Amino acid sequence: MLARPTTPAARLIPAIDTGDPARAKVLATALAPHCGALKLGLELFMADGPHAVRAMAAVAPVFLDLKLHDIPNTVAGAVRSLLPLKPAMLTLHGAGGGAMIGAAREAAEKAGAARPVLLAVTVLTSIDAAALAATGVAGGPVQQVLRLARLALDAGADGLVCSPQEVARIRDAFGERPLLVVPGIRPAGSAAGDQARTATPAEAVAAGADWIVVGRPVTGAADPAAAAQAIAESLPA
Ligand SMILES: O=c1ccn([C@@H]2O[C@H](COP(=O)(O)O)[C@@H](O)[C@H]2O)c(=O)[nH]1
Repeated sequence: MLARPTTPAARLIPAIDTGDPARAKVLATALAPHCGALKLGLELFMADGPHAVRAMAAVAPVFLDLKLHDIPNTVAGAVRSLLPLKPAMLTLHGAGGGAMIGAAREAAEKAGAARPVLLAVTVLTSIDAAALAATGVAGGPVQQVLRLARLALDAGADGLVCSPQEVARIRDAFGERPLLVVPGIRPAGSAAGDQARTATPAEAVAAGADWIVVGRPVTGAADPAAAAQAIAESLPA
C-alpha cells in the first residue's frame, strides 16, 4: 500500500481533470516530479478508461477517484476489475454503506500487499450546509462526515476523503490511523469555483491532512509545474 507522505511535495496530488488524453499526458509528465500521486477521475476515465490509468501509472502512483457506489456485489466486482490496473488509491462512496465498503475491502485483499488504499468519500466538498439539508440529511456537514467516517472505518476503509474543514474533527474523533485525502483546496487568492468547504494548502496540512488534492489552481495555471512547486513550498515541513 502507498505509504504516508514524508515530504511536503509528496503530500500534493494534482487532479488531472480533462477528457483529452494528450493533455492529460502533458500534465502528468510535467507534474509527476512535483507530487506524491496523480488523481485520475471520472472525466478522464470516461474518455480513455484503463488506457489512461496505465499511461499515468507509468509516471506516478495513481489515485483513481471513481467514487464507486452500487450494491456490494457490483462494487466488489468493479474493484476486482480495477486491480490489474494497480491503482495506488481508490475511492468508494461512503454513503454506499458498510456492506458495500466491506465487500470492496475483501475484493481488494486479493491484490495482497500491493492492494490499493481504499478511501471512503464522505460529504462532497462542493456541498454546503444548505445543499446537504436539501438532500434530507439532518445536522450539518461535520456531523454527517463524522457519521460516514465511523461507518466506513469500521467496515474496512483505510481512510477518508473529506473537506479541510472537517480534518481536525476527524483527527479528534479517530486519531492518526485513518489516511486523510483532502480536496477543496484553494491557495490564497484563487477562485473557489464550485467548491464550498475550502481552505488553503497549509491550513489543510496543519489541521492533519495526509494528502491534499488540487485541480484547477494547478492545471489552470500558466506553468502547472511551478504552481505545484509553490504549493509544496507553502506547506509545513
Ligand atoms: O469531495 C470531493 C471529492 C473529490 N473531489 C475531486 O477533487 C478534485 C478537486 O478539483 P479542483 O479543481 O481543485 O476543485 C476534482 O477532481 C474533484 O472531482 C472534490 O473536489 N471533492
